[in-house]
Amino acid sequence: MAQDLFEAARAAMGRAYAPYSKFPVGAAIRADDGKIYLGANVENLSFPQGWCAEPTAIGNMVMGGGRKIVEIAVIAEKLACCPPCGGCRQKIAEFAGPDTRVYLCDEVGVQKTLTMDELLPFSFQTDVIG
Ligand SMILES: O=c1ccn([C@H]2C[C@H](O)[C@@H](CO)O2)c(=O)[nH]1
Ligand SMILES: [Zn+2]
Repeated sequence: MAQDLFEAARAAMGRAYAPYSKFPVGAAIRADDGKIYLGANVENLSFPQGWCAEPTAIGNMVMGGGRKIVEIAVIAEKLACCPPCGGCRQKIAEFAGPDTRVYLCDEVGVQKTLTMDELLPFSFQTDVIG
């Protein structure tokens, strides 16, 4: 059910630390352990040191014991639909499969649903590392 994930992402957005961009973003991951993990963007006075909502949620997932993203919802206060940035797409892909669902939300609900393969086609993959 995407509705609970949307509501979790909206709540996470409320905890964003975005005093510089004033662009709060929230993310919520449903992981393979059935739990929901939250994230928000965390900015810094030294601007490049801030980070996006998605890696906050990924870090919380990993530390909470989740290892796979089943679905993820992203919401930004000031955008009807906030597609994850390029770096975040790669970070999500690390823990996703091609069919992982990505929900782009506004304050009312899910506005667009994509698969990971649609969000990051022709992604970096190799079997010579690891
Ligand atoms: O995928 C994205 C793109 C941007 N932001 C944040 C970073 C910054 O704090 C603010 C403006 O770029 O939005 C995210 O959280 N996720
Ligand atoms: Zn990002």
